[in-house]
Amino acid sequence: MVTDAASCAPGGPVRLTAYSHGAGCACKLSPTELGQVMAGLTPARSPDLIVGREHGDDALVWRRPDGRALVATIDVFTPIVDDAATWGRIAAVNAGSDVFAMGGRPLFGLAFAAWPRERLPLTLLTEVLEAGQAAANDGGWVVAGGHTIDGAEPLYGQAVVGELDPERMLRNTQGRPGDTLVLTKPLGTGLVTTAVKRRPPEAHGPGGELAGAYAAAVAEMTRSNGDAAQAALACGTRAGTDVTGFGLLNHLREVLLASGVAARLDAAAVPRLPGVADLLARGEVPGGTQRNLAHVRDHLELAAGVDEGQLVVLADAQTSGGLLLAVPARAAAVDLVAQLTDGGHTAAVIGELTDGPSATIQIVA
Ligand SMILES: Nc1ncnc2c1ncn2[C@@H]1O[C@H](COP(=O)(O)OP(=O)(O)OP(=O)(O)O)[C@@H](O)[C@H]1O
Ligand SMILES: [Mg+2]
Repeated sequence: MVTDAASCAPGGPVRLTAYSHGAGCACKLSPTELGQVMAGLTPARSPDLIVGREHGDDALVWRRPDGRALVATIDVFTPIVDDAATWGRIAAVNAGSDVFAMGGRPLFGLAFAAWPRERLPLTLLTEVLEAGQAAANDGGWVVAGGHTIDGAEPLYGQAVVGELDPERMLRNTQGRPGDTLVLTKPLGTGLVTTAVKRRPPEAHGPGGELAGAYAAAVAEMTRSNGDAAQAALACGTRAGTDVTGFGLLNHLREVLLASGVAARLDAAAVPRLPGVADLLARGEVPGGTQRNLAHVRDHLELAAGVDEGQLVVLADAQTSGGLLLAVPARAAAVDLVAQLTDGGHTAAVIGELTDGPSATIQIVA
């Protein structure tokens, strides 16, 4: 086994993020590129396919003869943090998130990994896989197989299969004017993890300038969306998605396009991770976040007072982000936020769906 001198502090631990070109969900193709690729793909058809990829939903849903349905998704990404076990946990929580974002319960998963075997110790890969299995167990599913290849960059993730009641799903198509928008995690993981990656390790170690922001980001990225999804279903929610690499604005826009509605967002109400304001002040914006904002900018209507920094946060590429939910009754949304807050989530009412020009997002300061 050999490790890259360039990627290690002298005598220090391996920095996994030094082996990846783009971190976490920010390594996705941009929304523009994915749209081009998908436009050229023949749609899949089957009488049992209840949800396919036509509305960019989080997972496919497959009808079973007993009236229940299977839900299946895959998520694989590059290291978002340097620590192997933390990365494994984040990637597994993120892989299960799309099942929760459809209102499902994960049953089992298959792990996929790529590993630069000449450059990184295999023991680290075992750590990643073990942490991913443990996170899956905590989330209620088992990982009992997978596939591993030699690759130029480390990659890890899971395909996860779950089940749901097709009458009680969270779909992109079910948003209605008047629904209240709830977000269940703070934004800023892209800004924080990119800053951590660019600085020496001491910056996010004990007492470092990014220590608080990093700890908060890891706590959010390793937080399951399972509770929030169950609570949302229980209060009558039928529309939602998870906020990942395309940022809140683009994931919201997928819901708007699929539902044929518009939205009003209260930028000041959107929760942020600690440390984000400092990074914005220094202009430290990840490339993926800039691409996300460029993709959606033409569809924004900005009220007086909305500044560029707020837009950057709203477009920031999230890894293992929270749920964006469209809750039919305002009072139910307020109760949902209170319930989630009591359970340790940082959730907030952030706006509403409207009958404005289709798929337009009006942003107020
Ligand atoms: N290679 C592919 N082949 C077929 N469909 C794809 C492929 N890549 C993406 N898609 C589909 O495009 C849509 C958007 O995918 P995307 O990965 O952005 O969202 P997602 O599945 O919600 O994942 P995440 O929440 O982790 O970002 C989904 O419906 C997905 O199934
Ligand atoms: Mg998703």
